[in-house]
Amino acid sequence: MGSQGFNGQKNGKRLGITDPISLGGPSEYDVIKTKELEEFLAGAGLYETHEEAIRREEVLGRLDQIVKVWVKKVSRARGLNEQLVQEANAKIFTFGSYRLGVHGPGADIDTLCVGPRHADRDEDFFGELKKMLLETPDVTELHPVPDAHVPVMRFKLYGVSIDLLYARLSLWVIPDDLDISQDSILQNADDKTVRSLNGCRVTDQILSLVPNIQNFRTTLRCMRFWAKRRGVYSNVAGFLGGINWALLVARICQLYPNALPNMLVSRFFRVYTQWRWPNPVMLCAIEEGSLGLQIWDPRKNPKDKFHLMPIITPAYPSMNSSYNVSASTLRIMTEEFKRGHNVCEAMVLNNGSWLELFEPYRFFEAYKNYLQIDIVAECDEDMMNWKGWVESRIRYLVLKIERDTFKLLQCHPHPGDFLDRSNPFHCSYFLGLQRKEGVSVNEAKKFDIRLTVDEFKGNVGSYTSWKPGMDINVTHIKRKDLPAYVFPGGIRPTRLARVSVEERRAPDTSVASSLDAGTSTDVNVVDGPVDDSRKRKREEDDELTAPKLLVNDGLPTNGFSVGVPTVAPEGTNVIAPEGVSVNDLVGRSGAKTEILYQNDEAISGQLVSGETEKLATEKLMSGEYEFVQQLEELEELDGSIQDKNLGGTAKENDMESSAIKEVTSSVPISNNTTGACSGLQVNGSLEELEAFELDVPLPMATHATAAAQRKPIIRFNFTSLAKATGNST
Ligand SMILES: Nc1ncnc2c1ncn2[C@@H]1O[C@H](COP(=O)(O)OP(=O)(O)OP(=O)(O)O)[C@@H](O)[C@H]1O
Ligand SMILES: [Mg+2]
Repeated sequence: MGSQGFNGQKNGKRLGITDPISLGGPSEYDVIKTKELEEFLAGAGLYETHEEAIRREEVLGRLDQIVKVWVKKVSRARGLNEQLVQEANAKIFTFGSYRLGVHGPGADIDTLCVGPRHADRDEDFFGELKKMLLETPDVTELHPVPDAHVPVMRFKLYGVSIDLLYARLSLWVIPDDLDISQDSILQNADDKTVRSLNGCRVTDQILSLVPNIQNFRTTLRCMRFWAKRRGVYSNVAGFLGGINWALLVARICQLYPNALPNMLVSRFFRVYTQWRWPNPVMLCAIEEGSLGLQIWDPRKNPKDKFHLMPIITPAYPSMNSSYNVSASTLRIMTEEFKRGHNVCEAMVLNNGSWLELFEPYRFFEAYKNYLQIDIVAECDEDMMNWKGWVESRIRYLVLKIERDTFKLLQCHPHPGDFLDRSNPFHCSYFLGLQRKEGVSVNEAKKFDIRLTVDEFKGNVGSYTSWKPGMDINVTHIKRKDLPAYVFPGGIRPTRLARVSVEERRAPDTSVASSLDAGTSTDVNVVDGPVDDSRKRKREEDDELTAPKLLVNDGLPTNGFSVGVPTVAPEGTNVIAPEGVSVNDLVGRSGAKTEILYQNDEAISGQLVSGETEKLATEKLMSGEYEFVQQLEELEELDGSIQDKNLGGTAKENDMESSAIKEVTSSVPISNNTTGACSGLQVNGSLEELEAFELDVPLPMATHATAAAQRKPIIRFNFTSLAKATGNST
């Protein structure tokens, strides 16, 4: 094996919560491929020029001057004596991609202004500083967002985009060499300050927890570029954003401390293809801290149980940075990890290339059916606000559609919007729709998501800053009817159904391969007849869920031993007949089960595997949870995948494989936890999830209330757009 340059420790401390998977150094192949990768990234225009880098430094220097003048002005206005005014200080820190050193040309700079106790957020930062920025001629496009979870002032300084946060410390004087990595900095800080400090503290921690910063940077640049090309870079759409990709890459760097970027990229795909979510990815143990701030802990905090792909920030108070990920976006990302893994494996056999790895995902060729969400407003400012709000709600539409179709209809949100070239105040978001593998066309034809869409529009319509002219429309369209403005240059390609390289490579697993030939999924989202008869609905429900495992209609209600196998085959759907509880059925079958509830009553379940999952069943039976979801176990890579990059012996390869298995399977949560995350995810309802995010307090009897309020799963009612958005009143 190559050099053993790094033993997994930095300053005598072990990096990471486990030992590295491999201490192996680079082979000649890795050196060549890494050089090739660096050239590829440079060729793709990912690095800024020297002049641009200098300009950014000048911009930051100017910003620092501005806040220093500001803090003196504020101190004087507060009546501080002249000596204190002269000593008054504020300081600019950077974080995000700029601080990590992975930003591209034109990227924004995430900055934090740290000020003293007498410079407050509302009056001084969003008041006086805003006024000063408005009066600075080099500042343009100033857009303060004081009410955000993390309040921010957005603007351009000399044309460079700046996000400026504010942290008000309890100090009278901010020293120029202030160290914000100490936890004591959080003492007596308000919540917004704690959240605002978090970005900087996290970025600094990441840099201190990776074994080799240069290799980390190149690998992260590569993964960020890859994620953007494959359409999985977007926090708001439910994929991953800058911080998440940074944490995922940093963990791989810890696991392979002596590897070069080529190998780190290949191991990134290998490890995350096998990762058993919702085991969390963490760079260090979660510290309980002494300040009593809430930290991520799904055993204690109900809302943390919703997280499907936890990626935990390393600075106190540790949080999950990827709470937006849903079952659908996790599925899509997992498919993409598999595709990446396949391309990297093929590259070793000289059968693939970097170009192929970064091939853009062809979203508008991948599906036959789409949902188009049109947004209109009357001016730029309204458009920006309205669009931002709707965009942040789209992931709920995805969750609701999957809920209301028993997850038989799958949704793929496209990150970002498309501007209608003919109307600057009209843009569209798109969701790709496909029926789940194995669902027949006839079953799919039953999908009726009119009320799901209606519910979504109703929620979007609750926007507190709604203004006349802000409107939304949701339509189901076929691929051939996509508007021309979604295509590059606004020109519709002549032949859409081109099969791309990766589809040929992995026809069965790629998301893109789900193009179905000749058949279509009819999704009804337009006005239709109203029929809420319970009986008819039950029949409809039954028809769209398949294959059925059952149980004669005439079965006695007191037992299920007749006709129900002890362990049902994987993927079997279970539907209880009238008067019969699926709980009983599941209890009997002793299987991991996904259950859908309707008006407090279990109506359908899907057996995920034949094993008994005691906890899930217990929780379910005790009625503590009304929606239990068990992630399907991620497919394990079979033994045929060998560690070719290391050029190691079969024994070494086996050792790496089993080390990966160990690392991906069970993650201890905190220092003083002997147990581990079980891999079992017990979720709450969608209503609760939305309430949590909107910070709406839930009533005590949350579970029962949420279930009771839930409307039937397939509904036939349809209210008009005007009503949903509040226009009609
Ligand atoms: N969901 C989150 N959880 C925790 N911290 C976050 C989250 N989103 C953003 N941050 C903090 O804000 C910083 C800046 O976020 P931003 O979305 O600008 O990402 P970035 O890494 O700068 O990438 P980009 O180049 O896309 O701007 C992150 O590095 C992180 O510290
Ligand atoms: Mg940024």
